[in-house]
Amino acid sequence: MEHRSEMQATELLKAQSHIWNHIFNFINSMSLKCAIDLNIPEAIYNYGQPMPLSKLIISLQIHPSKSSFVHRLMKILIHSGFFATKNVAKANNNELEEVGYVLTDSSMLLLKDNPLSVTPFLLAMLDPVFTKPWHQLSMWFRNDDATPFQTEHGITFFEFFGCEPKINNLYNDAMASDARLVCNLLLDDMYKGVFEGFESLVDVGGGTGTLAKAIAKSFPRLECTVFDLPHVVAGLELEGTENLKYVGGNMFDVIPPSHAIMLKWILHDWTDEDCLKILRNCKKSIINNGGKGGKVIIIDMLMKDDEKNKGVGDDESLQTQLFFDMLMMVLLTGKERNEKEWANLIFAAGFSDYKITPILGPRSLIEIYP
Ligand SMILES: C[S@@+](CC[C@H](N)C(=O)[O-])C[C@H]1O[C@@H](n2cnc3c(N)ncnc32)[C@H](O)[C@@H]1O
Ligand SMILES: O=c1cc(-c2ccc(O)cc2)oc2c(O)c(O)ccc12
Repeated sequence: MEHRSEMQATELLKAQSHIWNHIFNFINSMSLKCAIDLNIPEAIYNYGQPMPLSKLIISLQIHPSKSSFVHRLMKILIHSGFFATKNVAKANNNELEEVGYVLTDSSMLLLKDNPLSVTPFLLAMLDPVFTKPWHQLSMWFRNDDATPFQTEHGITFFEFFGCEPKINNLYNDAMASDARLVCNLLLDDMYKGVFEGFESLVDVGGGTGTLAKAIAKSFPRLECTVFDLPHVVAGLELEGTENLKYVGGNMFDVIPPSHAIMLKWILHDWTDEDCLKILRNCKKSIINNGGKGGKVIIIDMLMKDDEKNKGVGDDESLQTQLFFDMLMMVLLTGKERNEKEWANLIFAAGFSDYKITPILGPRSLIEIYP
């Protein structure tokens, strides 16, 4: 092992800075949470033009003794890409300019009224219910609990939601916002073909039905079913329409028969053994589409291959995938899979072929055929 004598001063300082950066990574999340709690994105959005610091302080109702600290918070949030500054002409004197804050694409996606808002996820993930299991990670490596979440809370992730309606609603709202974003891209003319030629579709683990509702609206002749745990769909029956219904049940028992089956953000929650049970149940439930054969439509991450990952530590999308892989390990029993792992699962479950279309950022559309 190399010690100080062999390490160049520059390498030593670089290593120290690298460690500091990782120790303090949580400051990025917590500063962002503070901005959300204070409603900074809304204040800047509602101002309608670059917002000077003085106006931001008034709008946020900051205590006078804390006014001078707001720009420190804004400095780190500008550095992490959530806000930017722009010069603005002063109202009374066009000659002079002052600086005002503006939103970026990322903070637009944090506005609470944006139907695609990621804020519910941020609030859920930084709630102690979700952060405490991370403190159990090393303990979990040495015990026989299924997940650090269980080490902390004593029950599984989905059982927890059944007992905690408030967290259940926060989580379902967060999932619905992601489903809205995915609908936006998937129901574009370019990809609509994915749903064409079928009489029925069941969205397994479809949550409160955001995706199925949008598909049912775009394809009025397609019979759509949202299938999820009974406590998730309880009371939603009334939201059904002529071609949309809600069914409560357990995908490990039986899945309602259908020509097409949707699995969005389901399989990454589960072990290979559980995924095989789900996929085999899908295969049993697929109605032979008048000889044309049905299909399962999976929306999930496709991990970049380990070999290709070498030396690309600064690739943000790879880091996002690695974060999700850890999230699945800490909260659930699942993982993110590369193409080889997907292919192994698909063929082991008895499907004959698959097609991957990488259209959703770090996630892909994976169509699999019986
Ligand atoms: C990660 S969420 C995905 C929700 C939705 N598909 C989406 O992407 O917005 C997983 C969903 O699976 C549901 N789920 C978990 N266990 C299930 C089971 N045994 N049977 C049916 N649904 C289940 C959860 O209630 C939750 O709605
Ligand atoms: O518990 C989660 C959280 C997420 C999540 C968090 C933050 C985001 O910006 C997006 C998503 O996603 C999950 C998920 O996909 C899943 O299958 C189970 C749990 C969670």
